[in-house]
Formats: sequence, C-alpha cells, structure tokens
Amino acid sequence: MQHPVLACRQVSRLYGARASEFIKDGHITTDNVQTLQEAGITPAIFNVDLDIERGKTFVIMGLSGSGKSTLLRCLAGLTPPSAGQILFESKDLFGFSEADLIQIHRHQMGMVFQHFALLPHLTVLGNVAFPLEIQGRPRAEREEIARQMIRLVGLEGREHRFPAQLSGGQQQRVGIARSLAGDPDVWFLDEPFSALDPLIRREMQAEVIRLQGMLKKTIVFITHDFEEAVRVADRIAIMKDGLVEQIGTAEELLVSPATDYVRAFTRDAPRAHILTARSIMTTPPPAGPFGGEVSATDRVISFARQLDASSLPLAVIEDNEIIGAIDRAMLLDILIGPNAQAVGA
Ligand SMILES: Nc1ncnc2c1ncn2[C@@H]1O[C@H](COP(=O)(O)OP(=O)(O)OP(=O)(O)O)[C@@H](O)[C@H]1O
Repeated sequence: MQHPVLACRQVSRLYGARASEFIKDGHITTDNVQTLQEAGITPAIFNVDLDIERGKTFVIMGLSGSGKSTLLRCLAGLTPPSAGQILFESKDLFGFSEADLIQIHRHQMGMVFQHFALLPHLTVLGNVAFPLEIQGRPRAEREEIARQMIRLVGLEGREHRFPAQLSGGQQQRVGIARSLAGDPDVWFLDEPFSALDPLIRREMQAEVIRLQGMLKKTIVFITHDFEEAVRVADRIAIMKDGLVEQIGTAEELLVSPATDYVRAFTRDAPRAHILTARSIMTTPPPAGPFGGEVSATDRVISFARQLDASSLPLAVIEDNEIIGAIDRAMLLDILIGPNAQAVGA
C-alpha cells in the first residue's frame, strides 16, 4: 500500500497556562480529558490518529470549537502539536528546519480560507501570480501560469479587476486560483464557502469536484455542513471536543455510526444520495421473479424511481450474481429514515 501523504500519530494540541505540566517526553501524561479541563486547559485536539491518502479528499467536520481548524493548522505545518507527530510523506513535519518548512509551504501546500484574504491593492492577475513571485519565478512565466489558473476557475476577462470589484463567489475563485498556482501536492480548504450564498456555495462545491477530477490533488477540507461533506469527500472525520469520533465514508458513518454523536450528526443526511444498494439490500435474495436489476454499488437515488414503479423487488447484482434484493417498502425508510418520528411526537 502507498504511504499516506499526511498522517497524525497521537497528535494533541493543548491551550492553557498549565499545559506544559501535562506534557512529558512528547506525550500527554493523562488520557483523561476532564483532568485537563479541570486544570483550565483546552485540549483543542486530543490523541488524534488519522491517515490522509494521496489524491483523495479528506473532510474534517464538527461543530464550532470542536478542533477542526487546529487540526488543519497542525496538518499544514502552521501550528506545532503539543504532543504526537504529524507525518508528511512519512517524515516528521515539525522535524524539518524552518527553511525547509517554508519551502514545503511554498511548493507543496496550497491554502484557501473562509475569508478570502486577497491582497486588495493587487489585481486578480497580481493576486494569483503572487505565490509564484514568492517562489522567485520570472514575471513572464508567473503571468502565464496565473492566466491559466484564472481560466481554470472561470474568471477569464477579469484579470485586471481589483478584489473589491468582484462578488464574494468571484473573490473565492481568485483565492482558489491563487492557492493552486504553485501546483501544490496538498490543498487545504478551511470552510472555504461558508461566507457564500447557498446557490453560489453549491456552484463552488461543484468547482472543487471538477478541479479535483482534473488535478487529482490531495485535499483536506473543513466544513460544518454534512451535505457539503457528502458532496466533496472520499472520507470524513467527525470531531467533537477535540476528539475524532469516527472516520469513514459518508455511507459508513450513516450505516455504522460509532457513537450516538455521529448518529445524531448524520441524522439529516441526504440518505438516498449516500446509501448504495449493498447497504440496504436484504440477503439472501428471494428466488424471484424480480422487477429489474441494480448494481451493488448504485446509489439509491439512481434507482429510486425504478423501485417506486415496480411491484416486484429489484435484484442486486455483483460479479454477474444476484447477491440481494430491495423492495419498494424500503424506499420510505431510506427517504425519511427508519426511526423518523413526527414533529412533536
Ligand atoms: N490560540 C488559541 N488559544 C487558546 N485557545 C484556542 C486557540 N486556538 C483554538 N483554541 C481553542 O481550541 C478549541 C478548538 O478551536 P478550533 O478553532 O480548532 O475549533 P473549530 O472546530 O475550528 O471551530 P470553528 O468552526 O468555530 O472555527 C476551542 O475551544 C478554541 O477556543
């Protein structure tokens, strides 16, 4: 198996005047979060273990204050952990010299934040070319790359505008183009779209998916919106009070939530878009007849109409074999959730 691009090994970050009393030889001296809290310490992240695979989109989710930004900043080499190790390409990220870390930031990592952080006195072209200027590339080369990036995010023709002359969505496109200009290996996006209107937000999510399809970056994406996570993620980590509650695909989180918190977090998820035939089918399948066939990996949304119109169950196929069946009565459970209750009930 390929090594992960980024990994956390027992990573914690503590805040508070007495934090150092609880750190010895690179480890936290207690497993008990409450002990830390009683000493006035905030474990912004606590004993986090995770692997981020190459070319995949890893989403970090959780409510405000759960530790998402701290985790991202540790992964990006911006905030050193109080204990544990961040591995970047299997090497200790905070073991690099400051000069090497600067080179990693310039050449291998790109970042987009919620507030676009564009340079107001530079044009779109100037903003997008800025990281290339820092890299020391010649003017002609950086302008050519910047123009390509501007085209990539659909802002052609607006190269000479200033940030204040752009809408929020357009500004964030500039942020995206700028973060990609240096051709980073890892692309960090910290709630990149939460300041945008819902419609623009969906457009930008589609944009990330489109860019990811073309560029195959490794992405670390923070959001507190599960629907957004479902749209962009390969895998999702759900955080609560500095702890990672569970890591899995959206479907794994829905089908086998590890904690009540994860179950509650995913309660309003768009189930038909997430669940596949495999995770809802009954086995062994009945002898038939069947009203049609679906593949085990098909999402419910793709065959919901066919199922609704069929009085017979659908056969679920894998490797040319019938491995299960789905009937119409299941559709309601999926669409409204098996334990849904009327409001006020
Ligand atoms: N520099 C700091 N000094 C003290 N406490 C901090 C610092 N940075 C973060 N914290 C605390 O650590 C916890 C996690 O913060 P963090 O910003 O990582 O959460 P978050 O999930 O990103 O929240 P949000 O969604 O609101 O951005 C919070 O309780 C926060 O107050």
